[in-house]
Amino acid sequence: MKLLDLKDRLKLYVILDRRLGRGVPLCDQARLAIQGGATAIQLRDKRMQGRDFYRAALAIKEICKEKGVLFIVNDRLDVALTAGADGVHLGQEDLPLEAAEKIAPEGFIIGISVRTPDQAIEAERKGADYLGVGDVFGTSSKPDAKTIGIEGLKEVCVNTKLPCVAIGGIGVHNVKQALQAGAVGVAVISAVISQKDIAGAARTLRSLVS
Ligand SMILES: Cc1ncc(COP(=O)(O)OP(=O)(O)O)c(N)n1
Ligand SMILES: Cc1nc(C(=O)O)sc1CCOP(=O)(O)O
Ligand SMILES: [Mg+2]
Repeated sequence: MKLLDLKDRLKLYVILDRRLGRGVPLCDQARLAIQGGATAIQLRDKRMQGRDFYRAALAIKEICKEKGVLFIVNDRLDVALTAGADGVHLGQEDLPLEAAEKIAPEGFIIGISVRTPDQAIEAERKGADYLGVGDVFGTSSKPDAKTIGIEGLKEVCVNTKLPCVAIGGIGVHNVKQALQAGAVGVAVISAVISQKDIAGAARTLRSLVS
């Protein structure tokens, strides 16, 4: 995928979450987020058994494919590849990028989490396609996330040519700040998935990032 296309597809990146989703099934979370204008969906679940995670990935892939929305699987390259996802998202403690690249086919997207310019430079050198940069504003959705602030986001963005997606505590009140700091888009859980009206929340955020 060309960098320009990818940038557009990372504008509103919604991460599904069973725990924060107020009982709404993952597939419905995906459908509603897409209805509201999500440009990318990530399947992220730390507790699901591999088989269930794979089945969920297959189902969500179909929903995303039908609507032309990017579908990324968190952590699990095996599941991303076998379910036919567009890509995988890997953190600093996950499978190393160079290992993922050994088996990733041409065009398969690899996103890497970074919190410092050095990590961004390394990920770019090793061939990452985009960066997830955070925790920007402080989040309660991921207890071990370390906040870098808006200055931390800016520092990463100016030190890489890769598209940066801001993550962590992002909502309607600060999305513009994240874009002004250099992010091409925002990744959110609670600002969309925890809301009573998932589609409406996504629509509002999308109007702010477009
Ligand atoms: C878009 C995006 N950015 C960052 C992350 C965080 O990834 P990671 O650091 O591996 O942490 P977990 O999500 O696996 O807990 C992400 N998932 N997506
Ligand atoms: C999954 C994740 N990763 C983060 C990081 O900083 O790497 S913050 C985060 C959770 C983002 O959820 P919310 O939009 O509810 O703050
Ligand atoms: Mg991870």
